[in-house]
Amino acid sequence: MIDVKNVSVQFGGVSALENVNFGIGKGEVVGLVGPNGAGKTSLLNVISGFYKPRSGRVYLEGRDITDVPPYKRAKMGIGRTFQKTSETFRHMTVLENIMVGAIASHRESLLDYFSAMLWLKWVRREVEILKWAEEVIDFFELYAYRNRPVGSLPYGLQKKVDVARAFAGRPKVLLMDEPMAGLTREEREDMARYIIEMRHVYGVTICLVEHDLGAVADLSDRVVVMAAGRVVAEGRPQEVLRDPRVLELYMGKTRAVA
Ligand SMILES: Nc1ncnc2c1ncn2[C@@H]1O[C@H](COP(=O)(O)OP(=O)(O)OP(=O)(O)O)[C@@H](O)[C@H]1O
Repeated sequence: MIDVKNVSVQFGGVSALENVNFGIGKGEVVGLVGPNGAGKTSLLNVISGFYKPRSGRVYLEGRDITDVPPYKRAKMGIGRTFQKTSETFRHMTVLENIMVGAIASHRESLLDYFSAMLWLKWVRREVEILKWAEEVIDFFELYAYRNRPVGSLPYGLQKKVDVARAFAGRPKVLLMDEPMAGLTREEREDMARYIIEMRHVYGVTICLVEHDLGAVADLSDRVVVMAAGRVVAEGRPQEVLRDPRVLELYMGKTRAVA
């Protein structure tokens, strides 16, 4: 689904990514872990198009997308959730946020959507988008909050709306940047269930950046470990996350994941 070949990204003197090779197979859940500043978010930004690599190429289903802008990559099927909930439209309602996500997946641009010549076509599309948005709201159990502005909701629900907005774009591959950070135990369990269902019910390929190693071990088929802008280990979760070198590296943890 995704191939990153020999990618390097630099900010001034800082090397965020150094000759990184990384791939996500169709239908896989890949856990991407590593200490703070390892380059995980930068790698997601290179895949979604927010960062342009200094060198190297990015491929989606074999097609070179290195020079494709982020909004086109979103339409091509690359979805993205964010570490900070401020990326959602806080003044807009839950339903409106999810509709924005749903509209983004349509082949037409937002401008075309509003200026469509054929009224009937416009109405049909509107109904289709609304129906899908309601299905997404049901899936994420957000019905009770659908007309509330996102900014007025507790943090855990804002995180959920961010994931729902990205999922509404019908991504082939969803890049999730710390979806469980700051959530309560119950909210984390819910998020884990959504990840499993997005994959098994809707067939979404997932890249999961997460500091919760237990969740990564439970949810991922394969784990990739980064440190200082490089991929340093890769393999099945139970093997990689028990490797003492990885535990030492990853936030200085010395205890293996149960
Ligand atoms: N836009 C930017 N401008 C300057 N430096 C950046 C930028 N984005 C990333 N970096 C630097 O690149 C390095 C990798 O950062 P990145 O956010 O990708 O790491 P991370 O593994 O996602 O860390 P965390 O777990 O803390 O989110 C860091 O040194 C960071 O300061």
